[in-house]
Amino acid sequence: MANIAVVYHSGYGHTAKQAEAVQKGAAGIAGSHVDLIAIDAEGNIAESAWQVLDAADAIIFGSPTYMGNVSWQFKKFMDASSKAWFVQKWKDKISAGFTNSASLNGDKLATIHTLFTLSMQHGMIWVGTGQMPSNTKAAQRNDINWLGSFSGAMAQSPADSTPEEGPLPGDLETAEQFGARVAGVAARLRG
Ligand SMILES: Cc1cc2nc3c(=O)[nH]c(=O)nc-3n(C[C@H](O)[C@H](O)[C@H](O)COP(=O)(O)O)c2cc1C
Repeated sequence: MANIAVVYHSGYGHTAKQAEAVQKGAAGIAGSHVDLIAIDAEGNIAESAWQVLDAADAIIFGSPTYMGNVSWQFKKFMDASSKAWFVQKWKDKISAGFTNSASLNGDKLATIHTLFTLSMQHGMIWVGTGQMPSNTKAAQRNDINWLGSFSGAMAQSPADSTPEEGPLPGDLETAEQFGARVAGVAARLRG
């Protein structure tokens, strides 16, 4: 059985929907156990949640994109993870990342790069989306990977959308398939 942890911050509930979709996809892989860990408004997680992360085979990081990068709450979590870094507790775990923001681009890639760098600092093994982009003339907005990201899952929540309206349905489906991919890789590596 592969233990997957999805740890994320969401200021207003949109990225939480994406995180739930990632969890759903990962949980759909036979033998997966998935924990969803929300970083709170003060940038903290419970001590028991740190133990869940330490025990996980794969950690999937998620943050909204704020001012072209992770939220300050997620950065606080990153800095707090230095405790695990000192003893390389997360070394050789699978890692992956996702982000959600209002604009189509909105500098989401900078957020994914931050999540990737965090994962590299921990000596983890990064898994991208493995999803082909939907970018032909026939492409539809709710196609899988319409935002065209290979590095990590991306979603768009229009600026005036409630969490029920955004992220858009195709981006949630993209997140779900991404979660399944990461869990599948974790299961294969665990053997
Ligand atoms: C402080 C702040 C900064 C933001 N910066 C960006 C940005 O750089 N790019 C973007 O596309 N959207 C930006 N947004 C919009 C959010 O990414 C968007 O509303 C997102 O859905 C919020 O996710 P959440 O509900 O999980 O917090 C910003 C929102 C806030 C509050």
